[in-house]
Amino acid sequence: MNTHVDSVSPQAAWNSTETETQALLRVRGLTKLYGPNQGCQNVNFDLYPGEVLGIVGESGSGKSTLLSLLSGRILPNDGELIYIHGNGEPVDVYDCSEAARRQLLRTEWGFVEQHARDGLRMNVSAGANVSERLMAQGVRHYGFLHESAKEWMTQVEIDAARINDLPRTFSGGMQQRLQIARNLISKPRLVFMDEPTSSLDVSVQAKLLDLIRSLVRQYNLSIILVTHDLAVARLLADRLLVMQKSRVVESGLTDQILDDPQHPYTQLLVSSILQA
Ligand SMILES: Nc1ncnc2c1ncn2[C@@H]1O[C@H](COP(=O)(O)OP(=O)(O)OP(=O)(O)O)[C@@H](O)[C@H]1O
Repeated sequence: MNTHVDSVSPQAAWNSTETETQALLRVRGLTKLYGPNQGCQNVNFDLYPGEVLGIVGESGSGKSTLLSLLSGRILPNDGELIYIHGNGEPVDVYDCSEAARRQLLRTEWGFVEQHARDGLRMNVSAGANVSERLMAQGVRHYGFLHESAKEWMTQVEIDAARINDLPRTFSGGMQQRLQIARNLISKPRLVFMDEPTSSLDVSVQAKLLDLIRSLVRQYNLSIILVTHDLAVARLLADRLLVMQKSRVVESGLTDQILDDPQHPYTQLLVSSILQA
């Protein structure tokens, strides 16, 4: 049976178990409210290495607010977010400096925006876009930056000969792939994705979803993905959080939730897709 969440107290949930110590991210009692039931409240979960977690729910349910909280872009009213750094040390994301959070987003984490224009620098070349995170990490060797950018463009199936072209000369699907290359070049362990395929045609979406799936496997990436599209969730996510009116009303394995939804809201969500 799926898990109905929301009732785990931060302290109880925090008590360490063997599996919890292996989590990459620990989220306890996370709350940010803009008004009654607007935002997200009392969200609890652990994310494990190589796991893809989908956040689904109707418009306004709080998905983007939760993603912004998890990526440290906004601060909560309450709750705790612990990230286990690549060096093995736990980082209390809301207790560290803004500079430290920005550093996490540039190195250990990635963020793929819904609209490529928000995640790319449109006035610099594709190659400069892709290699920027390496430069931010102090890599200065031009030949290495150039070769790495070409390798990553190839990896996301963009012709490396277009390394000097501006992103705005690329199609929507290519821009999203470029955004993915720009994020993955620094080998992040955790990537946030906000509706990464929703701005694309269906056929282009399918190709991008395939690419994301293969990159997740190849690099053992952990992903937190916001999507309103249950088909995308089914394809990419191992587990789901279903949000309604700022709360997680159901969570569990994707197939279980989509094939046997327990909460009335999830049942409605799933049946509306089947009827569409
Ligand atoms: N910066 C803000 N200031 C005030 N209210 C906000 C802010 N951000 C979000 N909200 C409110 O919080 C609620 C949740 O918004 P959020 O964008 O997180 O939902 P969502 O599930 O991502 O919706 P969508 O699928 O339409 O993007 C909404 O009622 C929204 O108006």
